Amino acid sequence: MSDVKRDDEAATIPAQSTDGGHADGDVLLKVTGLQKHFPIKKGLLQRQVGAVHAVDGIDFEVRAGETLGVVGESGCGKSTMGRLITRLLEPTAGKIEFEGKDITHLGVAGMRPLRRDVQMIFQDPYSSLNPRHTIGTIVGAPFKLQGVEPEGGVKKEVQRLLSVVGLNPEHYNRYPHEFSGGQRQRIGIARALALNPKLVVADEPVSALDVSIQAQVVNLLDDLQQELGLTYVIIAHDLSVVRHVSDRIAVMYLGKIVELADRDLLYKTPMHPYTKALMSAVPIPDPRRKAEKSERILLKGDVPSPIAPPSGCRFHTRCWKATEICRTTEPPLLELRPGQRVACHHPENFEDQQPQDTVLLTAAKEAGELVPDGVLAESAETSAAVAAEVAPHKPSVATEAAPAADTTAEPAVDAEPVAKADPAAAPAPAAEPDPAVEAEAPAAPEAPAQEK
Ligand SMILES: Nc1ncnc2c1ncn2[C@@H]1O[C@H](COP(=O)(O)OP(=O)(O)OP(=O)(O)O)[C@@H](O)[C@H]1O
Repeated sequence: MSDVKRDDEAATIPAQSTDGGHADGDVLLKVTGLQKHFPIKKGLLQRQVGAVHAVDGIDFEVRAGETLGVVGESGCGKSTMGRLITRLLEPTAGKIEFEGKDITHLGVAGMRPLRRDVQMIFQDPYSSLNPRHTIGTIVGAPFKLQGVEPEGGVKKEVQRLLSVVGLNPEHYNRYPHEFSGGQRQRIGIARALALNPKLVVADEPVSALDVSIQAQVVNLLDDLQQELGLTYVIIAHDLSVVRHVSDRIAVMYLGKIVELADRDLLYKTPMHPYTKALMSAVPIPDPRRKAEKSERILLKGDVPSPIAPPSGCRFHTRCWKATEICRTTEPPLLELRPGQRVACHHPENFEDQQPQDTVLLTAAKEAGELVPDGVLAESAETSAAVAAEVAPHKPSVATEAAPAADTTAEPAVDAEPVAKADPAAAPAPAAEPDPAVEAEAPAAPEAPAQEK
């Protein structure tokens, strides 16, 4: 259905390329091992003394017709990722494929046709519109830049676009300052739609807007997607903005994707502790349901510096489940459940991936103090339940895991055995202990010696 509409649109803009039509679900964009390191230079000779690891090896796909939400705290590399996939920035490493074509290092000329197909909507509708240009000039600029003459002329097409985004076409000659924030963002959207793009990357499209206006703009994006068959990557710093419009959500932390899952799976059973923490911060608007999930997980400290990211799992310095392996070994992004990929040794709502590694790091113990008891108990319970469910199918884990902990575990630099008994931990099967369960159980005698 969306393709039919796209063809109609192409008829309006004859110079629009008509090749490369997509069925919903086809992979439109594929990103592999994408990296962007910004060099840090010092001194007269401007020698490179380090690098900001803004995006540090990410893999994902965007399918035609879907909305991929990208969330994470400020500074985790979301905007850099958005600018890389729209090729506004040159990647340090990795590969970007659009419609199966490698566009990673295309030059200006090579990118020209792609500029029509991939558009970006920016965060700040105040600074992204030139105050000296009329709305007509701003929205019509892409036609000029691409040398496209729409059927009926630029003015007519711009007026059509203004009405598509809910603005009065008669305001063609007005200037940006005559519009409110929400209206300016609509102007930015009209400009992005001018060349009938296939992929729209929206970087925090509503975060500069009044809360009452945010929903209107999000709904507009949603409606336009239905009508025009657009594919979106929507970047936001919290889950509430992307919740209703995304089909899948990627959660980023310090330049990495830590979880990538279908929206419903992510909300029902988040697997990465960071996702769980982000979700606990999303307000629940229904007062009748408020009691259900009022336990907010506070994260310990700030996001570490992307100049020297922590070793192993980057979240280990703030995670209440972190054990020695989290400090030393980076967990790969694995599809643990169909439609849900996670990079975690000790995932929530799933069988522990490293059950032999049970000694919590000191940092984890401190982080655990900020996590409500109810959340810890729930975490122990669900992980134990999943472990019990899968245990009969995986007997080898039980027999191999236990000795491994005894013989191979080096005394952790900052590891300490944990105590504090909790009834929720009791039913956990010994074969596959969850670190959270262990955290609440008396310390195992084989636990490595604690280093002070
Ligand atoms: N041009 C640049 N030069 C050097 N460092 C940069 C540059 N652009 C971004 N960074 C750094 O890269 C890291 C990621 O920045 P980015 O803007 O992509 O994060 P973000 O998740 O979008 O955050 P925000 O929501 O605050 O925009 C940050 O530490 C930032 O300071």
